[in-house]
Amino acid sequence: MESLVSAVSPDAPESADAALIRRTLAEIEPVSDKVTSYFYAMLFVQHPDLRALFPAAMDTQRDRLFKALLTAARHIDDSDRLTAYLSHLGRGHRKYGTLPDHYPAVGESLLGALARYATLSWGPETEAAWVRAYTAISQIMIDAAAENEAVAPAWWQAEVVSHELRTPDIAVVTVRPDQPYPFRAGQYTSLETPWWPRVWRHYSFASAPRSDGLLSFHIKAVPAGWVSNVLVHRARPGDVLRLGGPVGSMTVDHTTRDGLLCVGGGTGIAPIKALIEDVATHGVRRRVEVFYGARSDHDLYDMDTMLRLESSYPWLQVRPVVSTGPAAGRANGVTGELPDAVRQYGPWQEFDAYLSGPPGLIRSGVVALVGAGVPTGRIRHDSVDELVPVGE
Ligand SMILES: NC(=O)C1=CN([C@@H]2O[C@H](COP(=O)(O)OP(=O)(O)OC[C@H]3O[C@@H](n4cnc5c(N)ncnc54)[C@H](O)[C@@H]3O)[C@@H](O)[C@H]2O)C=CC1
Repeated sequence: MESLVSAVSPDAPESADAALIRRTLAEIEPVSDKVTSYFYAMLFVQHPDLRALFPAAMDTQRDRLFKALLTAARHIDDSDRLTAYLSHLGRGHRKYGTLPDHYPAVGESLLGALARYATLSWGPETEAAWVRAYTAISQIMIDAAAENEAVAPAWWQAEVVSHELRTPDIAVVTVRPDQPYPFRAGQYTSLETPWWPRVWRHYSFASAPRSDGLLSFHIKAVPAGWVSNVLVHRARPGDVLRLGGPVGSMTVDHTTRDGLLCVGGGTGIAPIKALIEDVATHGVRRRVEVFYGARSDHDLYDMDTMLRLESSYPWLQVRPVVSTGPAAGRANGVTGELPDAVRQYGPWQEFDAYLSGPPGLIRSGVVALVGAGVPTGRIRHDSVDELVPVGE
């Protein structure tokens, strides 16, 4: 995972720069909205050419860049985790058209906004600490982008080749990328539609890599979700989307034969299906236990596929779990909440666990699995931070 949560060990001694940075962060925290607005206002007034790199309406992801910079600065002492996080961020910025020349402008606005609002802690020493931190942050991002440029395009164009409405608000969209798109089952990508330029959302691949090179996504139109609504209700074969590179570490460890416990809620079943296909192509028999959750039987939009996979593979067991009503009329269907059902069918100590679905499910799923004896190191899921806009 590329998240920086719990990056710093509480015992590590803090550097002088980190202490100064922490004071600034504490001071701006209560007024973070104002600092964010000031940062973007300064950036766009002084560098109007950079405005075109951001979406027309900034409200949904207005503070993502600024937040990422502050997050990185907060963890300036933890160089390994910081490098992993910032390299991911630097590579991810290629699809926005970010160039090395843009970084000084962002740094200037960051320092300007901090100086304006952190009046108590600001001074030459603090400023110097921030300059050093930002220089390190931007250099890691620039280097990672340059390295990635040698091996992958900044983005892929991908033509919609099929669009299947499974429920009134869930579609399975299949695209053909314009160049080979290497990825691993369980990963996700960012996707931009022609209707909302520069608005990118994350979606997991719904299949393992296929011989025809096509990629599928399960999209649910969520209220006020700009990208998800056009993908479900407007996109048609022939439309061309843009994709960023593949990311995520929710992939199968093929060095073991341990079983896989897969928990997928709603459209979170998409990467789980990819993981099952991955295990199948590897040809090693491993137990795969899937809990597929939805609010009601009607919402189990991919149950037919799951049943088909289950009847093809003797090592696979799929249990539908619905919050209300009977579960797909099946003997092993469960009515209740997904984390409770998983707990009920344990123990799971010998399994690698995979969680995919709404952020609330990931959080309660981790608690349930740890409670059921699964070591945290064996639980994989995508970064909850990145999931927030996934459904939009
Ligand atoms: N890689 C990943 O983790 C992926 C995540 N997603 C995310 O999955 C979500 C799918 O949305 P919907 O289909 O509308 O799901 P949903 O809201 O219908 O919920 C699906 C299942 O999760 C359970 N659930 C929801 N919130 C929960 C909570 N707080 N605690 C415990 N269980 C909870 C529900 O009871 C249901 O069984 C979206 O937020 C999307 O971003 C989608 C694809 C991949």
